[in-house]
Amino acid sequence: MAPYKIVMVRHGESEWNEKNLFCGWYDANLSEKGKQEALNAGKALKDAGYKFDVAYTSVLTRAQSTLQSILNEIGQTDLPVVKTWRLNERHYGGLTGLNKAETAAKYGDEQVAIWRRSFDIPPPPMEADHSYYENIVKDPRYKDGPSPDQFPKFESLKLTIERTLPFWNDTIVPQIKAGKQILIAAHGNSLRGIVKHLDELTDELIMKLNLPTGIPFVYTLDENLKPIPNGSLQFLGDPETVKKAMEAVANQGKAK
Ligand SMILES: O=C(O)[C@@H](COP(=O)(O)O)OP(=O)(O)O
Repeated sequence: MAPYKIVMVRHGESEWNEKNLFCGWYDANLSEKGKQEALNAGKALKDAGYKFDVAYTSVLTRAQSTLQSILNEIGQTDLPVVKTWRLNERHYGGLTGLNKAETAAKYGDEQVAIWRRSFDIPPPPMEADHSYYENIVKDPRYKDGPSPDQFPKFESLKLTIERTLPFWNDTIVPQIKAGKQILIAAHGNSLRGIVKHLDELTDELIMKLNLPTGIPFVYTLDENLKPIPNGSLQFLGDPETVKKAMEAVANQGKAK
């Protein structure tokens, strides 16, 4: 059955990406640009002839809306969709709702780079008096998990991987091995965790990866689910556009 192909996409630009706010588990909608990016992602997949057997996404609207636009474009609105908090964006803790450039102006570009991209240094916790605490903790979409003792107050990439990887291993891997065509619509950091795992990137190398919004990417995996040569992170987009979009994401955390 191998090589296996799996397609992933970070959601289109959200209204909080547009405003350059740390978003994490806040449920931002897609911006107008993000809606267009989602349509374009669907068109790119359609043009490349992709059809899927199952899709996985987070419980957050921006990822689900992106997925729905893609499914509309490729004519698969009836595709089984599995939604899980384990594919959510990393929880940005006390930074949630703060402007990234203003935070860099206050604490320095280096500190913000550590909060955004270090492997295991988490952002400060979201305490009960944080403006978005109740909005997130009491959201009914979490009634089936995470349990109150698992509910994060913050997440580093390491912690994000620790809750995403069990879902990857227990739910997605068996489907890949069964030969199912899989699409994952998720977030910058939950997807960086999967990329780190698949490519066995070091904690240092993963810091440099910034995933663009709304550009699907493909992994081609061998029978051991290791990427074949040139089978990693193949974007369905023009390389120069992808490069610029990645640089723009990296620069979001710099003081103006
Ligand atoms: O939480 C957020 O602000 C962004 C990622 O931010 P950075 O780690 O790139 O700052 O998440 P997404 O838009 O993928 O859901």
